[in-house]
Amino acid sequence: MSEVVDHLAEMTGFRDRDVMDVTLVSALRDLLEPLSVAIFRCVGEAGEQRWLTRAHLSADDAVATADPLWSDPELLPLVQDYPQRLDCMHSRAVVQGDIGEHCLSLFPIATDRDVVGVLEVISTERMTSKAQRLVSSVLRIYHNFQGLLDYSERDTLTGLLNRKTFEDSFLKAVSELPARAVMADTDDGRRHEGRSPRYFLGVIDIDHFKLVNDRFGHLIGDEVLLLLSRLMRSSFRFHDLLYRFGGEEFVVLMRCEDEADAALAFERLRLNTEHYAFPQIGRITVSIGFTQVRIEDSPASAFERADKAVYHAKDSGRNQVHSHAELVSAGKMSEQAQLSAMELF
Ligand SMILES: Nc1nc2c(ncn2[C@@H]2O[C@H](COP(=O)(O)OP(=O)(O)OP(=O)(O)O)[C@@H](O)[C@H]2O)c(=O)[nH]1
Repeated sequence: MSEVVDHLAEMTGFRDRDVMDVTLVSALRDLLEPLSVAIFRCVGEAGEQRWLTRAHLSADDAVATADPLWSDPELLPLVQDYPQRLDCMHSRAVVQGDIGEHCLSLFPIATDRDVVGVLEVISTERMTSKAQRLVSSVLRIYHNFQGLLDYSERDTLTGLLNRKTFEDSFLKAVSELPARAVMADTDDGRRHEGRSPRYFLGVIDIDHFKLVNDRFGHLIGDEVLLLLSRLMRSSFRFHDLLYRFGGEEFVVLMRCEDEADAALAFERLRLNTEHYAFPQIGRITVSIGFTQVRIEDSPASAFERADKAVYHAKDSGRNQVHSHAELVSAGKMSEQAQLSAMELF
């Protein structure tokens, strides 16, 4: 009993989802001594959904493994390749099965909104009902704690991340940037910039939102914010970080290959918004500005560049996407001096 309590104390002692998932699988490995225990999350768009491994621990592993947060979705297994996991998610119930001569037990992992993944335990013998109850109880505590994290990290209206969490993720992204571009040789002997992570920060602002509130009222205005957040979820990749900064201003922190890829993603959101029929209101558009995150950036300096590009979009007729770098190279905008974090955040 005290062993269980110790594990629960450890699991809830962190305010970091990655660490919580690792401590959950470690706790269950110690308590149940299975062959392996893992958490899989279902990610991506309907029809293209995949399994992301959040934490996996085998009997002999010293440390848990996980897919990187920025995994390329196409390299992850398709959900239909693991039908028992899908059964567990759809039925929202424990599923028992076999894998070769081993026994499989799957438990649904839910948030307040949805079932988002499964906990998988592989063992030599079928799990007893006592062990099942133990796992279900630990998962309930895990679920409640995730709910508390959501409450402090997410915007209550849209469920997107809130502004408070932006700085941490931004600094984490900057810390992954190489000090200078990595150069690699190509087959034809030329030198080119090697594959290193690049992050882009986009600011999205609804056009004439004040008019929506004035004509239709704040409740309808709020519904527009909620629907736009859904369009954002379906327009970007599962691992892009989506924020509501308050009011009708949204921010995206995305990792992708180059500026052209980032521009395509933002353009996709602009088009999806333009073509969406918002109930009662009809058409709404957004203005978007974005910039590549630099190693010397503070959250405020990168935000300011993207925001200036939004202003340019607004001044040029709205319903447009602009890259700050392109505006500078076209002579339409000057590089700004770096701001201190105090000035904007
Ligand atoms: N419904 C709703 N409205 C909000 C919320 N937060 C801010 N607003 C409204 O958003 C509007 C923002 O208006 P402005 O900043 O003038 O911009 P705009 O009308 O979108 O015009 P442009 O940005 O220039 O295209 C104001 O009317 C705010 O009251 C919210 O949480 N819910």
